[in-house]
Amino acid sequence: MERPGRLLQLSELRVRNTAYEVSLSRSLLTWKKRVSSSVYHTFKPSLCHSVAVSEIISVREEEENSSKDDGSWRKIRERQERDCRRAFTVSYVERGRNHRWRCAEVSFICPDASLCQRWVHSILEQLAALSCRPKHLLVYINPHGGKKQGNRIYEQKVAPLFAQAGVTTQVIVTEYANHARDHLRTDAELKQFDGVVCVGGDGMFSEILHGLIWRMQLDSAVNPNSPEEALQPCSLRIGIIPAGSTDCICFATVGTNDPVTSALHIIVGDSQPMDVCSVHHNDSFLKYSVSLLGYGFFGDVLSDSERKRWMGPARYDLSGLKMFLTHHYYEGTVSYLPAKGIMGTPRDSGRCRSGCVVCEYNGEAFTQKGEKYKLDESFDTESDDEWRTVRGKFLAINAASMSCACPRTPKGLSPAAHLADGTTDLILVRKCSRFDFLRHLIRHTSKDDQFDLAFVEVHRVSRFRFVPRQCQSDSDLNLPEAHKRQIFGPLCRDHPACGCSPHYSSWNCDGEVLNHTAIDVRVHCQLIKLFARGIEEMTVLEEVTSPCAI
Ligand SMILES: CCCCCCCCCCCCC/C=C/[C@@H](O)[C@H](COP(=O)(O)O)NC(=O)CCCCC
Ligand SMILES: Nc1ncnc2c1ncn2[C@@H]1O[C@H](COP(=O)(O)OP(=O)(O)O)[C@@H](O)[C@H]1O
Ligand SMILES: [Ca+2]
Repeated sequence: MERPGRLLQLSELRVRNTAYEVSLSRSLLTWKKRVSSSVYHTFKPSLCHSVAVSEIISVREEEENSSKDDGSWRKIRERQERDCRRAFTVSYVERGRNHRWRCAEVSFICPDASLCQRWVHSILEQLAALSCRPKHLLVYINPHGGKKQGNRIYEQKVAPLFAQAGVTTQVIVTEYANHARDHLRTDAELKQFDGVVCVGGDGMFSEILHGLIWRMQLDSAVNPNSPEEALQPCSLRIGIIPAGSTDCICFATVGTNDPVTSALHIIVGDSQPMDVCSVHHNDSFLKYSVSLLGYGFFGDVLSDSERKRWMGPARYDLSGLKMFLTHHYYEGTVSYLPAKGIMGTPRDSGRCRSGCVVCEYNGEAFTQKGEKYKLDESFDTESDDEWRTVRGKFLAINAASMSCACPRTPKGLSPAAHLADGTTDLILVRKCSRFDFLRHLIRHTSKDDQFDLAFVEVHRVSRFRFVPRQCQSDSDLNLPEAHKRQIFGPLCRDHPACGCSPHYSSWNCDGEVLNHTAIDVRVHCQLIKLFARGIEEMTVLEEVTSPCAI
């Protein structure tokens, strides 16, 4: 816990009917119960509370609460005394279970009004000095995401907190798919905002991501269609209020899918850098991805579930079961460039957590590489012998640029993946029996290692490509055309007229279906920032929450 430093205020104030010694430094607001000194320093740490100034939401001056006045002399005298006193209330972040944050309050009663005003003024001054906090936000709400609760969640749980913290907003409720993306690309006057907030699921986040990255590249004269371009990082942070079906990006960066927790991370101005994969097909841009790029099982689950949108989040369970039973595998060639000179492997026991040293180390290494790239153009041109190739039949090809933790798999698809290390974990699940695939899937929900199976391999990579096997020329087609060939063309050679695996799956790109199967994927280290701080370690939680150590 941070040392208090020079005191800006120190007074004896009351919390309810108890006297406390209250102090304010640049980093901490502390209140300690007044008890006899012999007892005070030895035990009862619960008598001392402390809140980081960076986690104070607001402070307001108010009349001291009082019981009803019955007109008696004693009550009149009490009221006269009370008129001279004033209270101020501090709202701050309180940590609950499972990474949840709540807004707690404490009211301090001051002996006179001028002391109260000095306290309020000092705290406001410290809050104003926190330059990372957003003042004006652009908010997009998808009213149709998840259980269609986006509007209600924002109005009831988020807007009151923003108002309390003095954060002003421009709110746009989207009217059609890609409304937010297109507004950000061309119309939004971004200079006036300190961040963009999306209320919805991973698909809605994807819209904001695409709008912001595209706008940034155009403003900086970078060609987003070239897979070789070093993209310009986005300056505006993105906040996610979870109101979708999976909400994996929120869960993996905050540790929980809770709108109040996310709103508080936005208010305190957290910042979490994040890698972004660009996905190209034949040198033309398709999409960006920050979480899962999945071909085979997860691609099929997504395409099937799109037809069941009316079911809400339960569509994934039904499509998941259906695709598990269907047991399709797909043939193709995966080539990848192993990430070099980095810390960490996909089989590490360590996890990406708040203030992750792996992300810091690798992020710096990539920044230096970026600078070198400018000086020496040959630095980034990968020679052919660095590429590795795997051909085969796959049930699933997954690239997890972060853990992809979500309520379905709290440890994630790749539990040791990092949010901001410039790499993605390429997971290849080869054709195996249904029983073995079930073992692999179930391990996502238990302590067992889902990679410790003979038919699964995982590589930490900075770039990869996939080409489906069937008729190489098909891979140049877009999916609808390829599907047509599949339906009307001859059935595959290896499996004559048995109704077995189709030639093509589709890619699930952060919950959006890609319409090409042959893709070229490159990781861009720390291209965007979220209003988040990564998942906090439990030990940090214990230290930061009051009571404080004396
Ligand atoms: C028998 C036990 C099986 C347990 C399987 C556990 C594996 C689940 C992995 C889930 C990974 C999720 C990665 C995130 C994907 C989302 O981006 C995407 C869209 O989300 P949203 O826009 O909020 O709807 N969700 C999915 O693709 C759903 C995958 C569900 C798979 C069953
Ligand atoms: N007003 C709207 N009407 C219809 N679709 C929308 C609207 N706004 C956003 N979308 C689209 O809805 C899809 C799903 O949104 P998302 O918020 O991710 O919910 P879910 O998690 O349930 O999939 C996204 O592809 C997004 O582009
Ligand atoms: Ca990563």
